[in-house]
Amino acid sequence: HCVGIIGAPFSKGQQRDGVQKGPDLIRAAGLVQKLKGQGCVVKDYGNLTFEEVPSDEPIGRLKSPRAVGRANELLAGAVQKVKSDGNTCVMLGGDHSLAIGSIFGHAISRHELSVLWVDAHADINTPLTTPTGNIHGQSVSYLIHELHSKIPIIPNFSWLKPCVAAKDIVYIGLRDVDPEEHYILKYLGIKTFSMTEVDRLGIAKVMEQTCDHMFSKVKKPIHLSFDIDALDPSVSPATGTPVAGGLTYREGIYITEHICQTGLLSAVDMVEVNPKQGKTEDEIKSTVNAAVDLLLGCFGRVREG
Ligand SMILES: N[C@](CCCC[B-](O)(O)O)(CCN1CCC(O)CC1)C(=O)O
Ligand SMILES: [Mn+2]
Ligand SMILES: [Mn+2]
Ligand SMILES: [Mn+2]
Repeated sequence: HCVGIIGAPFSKGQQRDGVQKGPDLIRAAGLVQKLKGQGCVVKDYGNLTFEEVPSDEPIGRLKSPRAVGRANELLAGAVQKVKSDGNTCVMLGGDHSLAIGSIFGHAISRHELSVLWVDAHADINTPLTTPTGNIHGQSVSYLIHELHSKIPIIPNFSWLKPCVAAKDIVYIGLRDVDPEEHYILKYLGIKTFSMTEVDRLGIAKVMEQTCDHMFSKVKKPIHLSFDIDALDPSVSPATGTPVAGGLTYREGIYITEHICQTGLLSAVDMVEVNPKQGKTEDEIKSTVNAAVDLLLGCFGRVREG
């Protein structure tokens, strides 16, 4: 596996300080060395630098819209570069608003994508339905063709065009979906495996049906967008919006092992690790180590040895 790593120390898609420390914490836990240790060729492209955006007043309910737009424009260009260098892209967040730039940049270089969104949340609120104004809860709505008419013109977002079809998105891990998001998911017929389905089917069947859905027409490169809050807070407590009843460590690893063996993984986001949300050092370590192990699973580590 040839891997290109981008650090995106960005936090303005939500309100909790600390998530910008994610990239360096994940690196400090040995991600690069461990990937090399399992035979990967790794290029670390370093951290993006996000300049202060002055007077970034809310627009309607949207918080920090200009900073989020600019950060994602930069990220999109960086992801494109990693892809043009022939690497599988690893984007280390930072909050989940960064998926906007990550997926857009990936789509520029790979056109048709399948997106696997592993998350406790659907992140598909529109600027009009968002209950918080936090753009990390809206990322998917900015990316899909079917909601294009629901996204207003926002300063610093003029570079963005929808680039994913609703049929090409699959969710795993949902357990905290706002009513308006639920309506959107149903209305668009988006494939979802909530924690109910994970319990009912078991993760192996969930992955089988996820792949059946993604490969039902043509096989496309896969963009895995992994929000660490998909895991149960007993595993990954150091995150901004923890929700009880999440994926076990083993289920998370199974997802990444399974996606790896498709041979189609083209980019992965690992977001929402926030050390300031951990009560103890151990909570932070558990969260960061889970993030690292999930990424190792994406790139060939298997538990059988
Ligand atoms: N859906 C939420 C959470 C988004 C989480 C984003 B992430 O990247 O972490 O997936 C709002 C969640 N909801 C707000 C009202 C509360 O009572 C319950 C939680 C939103 O802010 O849109
Ligand atoms: Mn978040
Ligand atoms: Mn989430
Ligand atoms: Mn998310």
